[in-house]
Amino acid sequence: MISVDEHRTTVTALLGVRPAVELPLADCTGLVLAEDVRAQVSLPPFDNSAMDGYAVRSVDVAGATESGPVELPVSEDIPAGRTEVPPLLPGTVDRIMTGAPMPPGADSVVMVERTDGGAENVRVFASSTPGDHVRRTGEDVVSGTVALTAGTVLGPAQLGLASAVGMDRLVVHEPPRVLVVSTGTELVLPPAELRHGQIYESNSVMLVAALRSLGCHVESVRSVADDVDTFRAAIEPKLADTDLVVTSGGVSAGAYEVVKDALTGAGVEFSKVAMQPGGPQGCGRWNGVPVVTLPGNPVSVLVSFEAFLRPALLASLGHTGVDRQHVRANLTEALQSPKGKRQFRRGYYTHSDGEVTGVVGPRGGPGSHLLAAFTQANCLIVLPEDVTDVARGDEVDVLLL
Ligand SMILES: Nc1nc2c(c(=O)[nH]1)N[C@H]1C(S)=C(S)[C@@H](COP(=O)(O)OP(=O)(O)OC[C@H]3O[C@@H](n4cnc5c(N)ncnc54)[C@H](O)[C@@H]3O)O[C@H]1N2
Ligand code: MOO
Repeated sequence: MISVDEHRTTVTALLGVRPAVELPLADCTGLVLAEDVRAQVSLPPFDNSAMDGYAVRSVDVAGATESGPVELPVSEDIPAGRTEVPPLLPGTVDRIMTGAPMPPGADSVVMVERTDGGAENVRVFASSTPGDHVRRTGEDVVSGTVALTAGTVLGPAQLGLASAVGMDRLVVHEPPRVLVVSTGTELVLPPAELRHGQIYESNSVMLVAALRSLGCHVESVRSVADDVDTFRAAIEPKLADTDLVVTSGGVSAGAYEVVKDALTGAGVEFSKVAMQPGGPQGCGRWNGVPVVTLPGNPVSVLVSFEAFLRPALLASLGHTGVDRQHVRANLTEALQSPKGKRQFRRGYYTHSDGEVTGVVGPRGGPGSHLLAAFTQANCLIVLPEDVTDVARGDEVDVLLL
């Protein structure tokens, strides 16, 4: 029997770190930068107005008030996007829009609301101080500096900034092409009718969703019969275009363990991991391609994903934070756990403002077929290997999903 941590280390090493690849921005969502991004322009690239109004020399509107406005001629109209802007003539103003370049010589902007909005002459009801409503060149980012560092996770703000500083492609850790394979002669795809003894396939659906949420490219083979030749024939031709194979089912102690039978001696090792659910696990290389074999029970699949695949894939994609958030919580009811195994129970965690420790209640029993209960959970309750009984009110470790 190997420990959860040992197997996690083995799977993480197997997956390694994905190579760097240049991708269009639109394909980078959720991926991690493999190189620093240097700004090709400053942000803002030029001094510009933060308001719709009038670009002025503050000395020209000194003392202007509601009751004592200053009236000035309007020299230029400067909408956003105007590229040639002449210097502001002394004793005049320019009408200017938000984002438009400041005319040389103007030192501030008076909002249109503080004027009568005139197009040829304008009455200004407020004075200004130099810098009012002006956004300075490089206030956000200076051209040539590092705008985003290697290791940054590319969410909406990061991708927006990359485009704003002139990038259309980024160097990221390449997402793997993952082949998900569900094995089991009993598996049928909806909406086909079930016969007694058959079940609808669900593991590949969960794995595809979980893998895609990390940014992986995923294909699935949803129902491979428990026959070694059928399994090999279905998967082997796809290996050349695959970076990782994830299987479910066929790895325990029965007479028809197709994954175990096909891959034992072919580079994949099968072991028992000291956990519940998710005990029977395997990993290795098949024709050079990393393979992770998960047990068939649906809850075991998702728990195994959380315990092994998620952290290993996040690390391979360049993420530094690979762990779910851990919190402590008091149990709402007593639980039992098998001696020597780390138990992952599905739970629902709540937390009130100002409290350090939250409250957690189990959802469903320990059975690894209880998928409906998982849908009501927002966390996994983790009971360590040396714990067999926890009482109501005891503090436990919780992984927030
Ligand atoms: N004698 C023993 N029997 C079992 C052991 C053991 O140690 N000794 N371990 C049990 C544990 S724990 C688990 S977990 C399972 C794992 O078995 P397999 O990986 O071989 O999985 P299967 O037998 O193929 O399937 C288990 C269960 O899950 C259902 N299943 C499988 N694939 C899917 C799918 N794609 N979608 C929905 N449901 C699926 C399958 O019908 C079975 O009910 O072994 C225990 N037995
Ligand atoms: O290890 Mo099995 O995954 O408990 O059901």
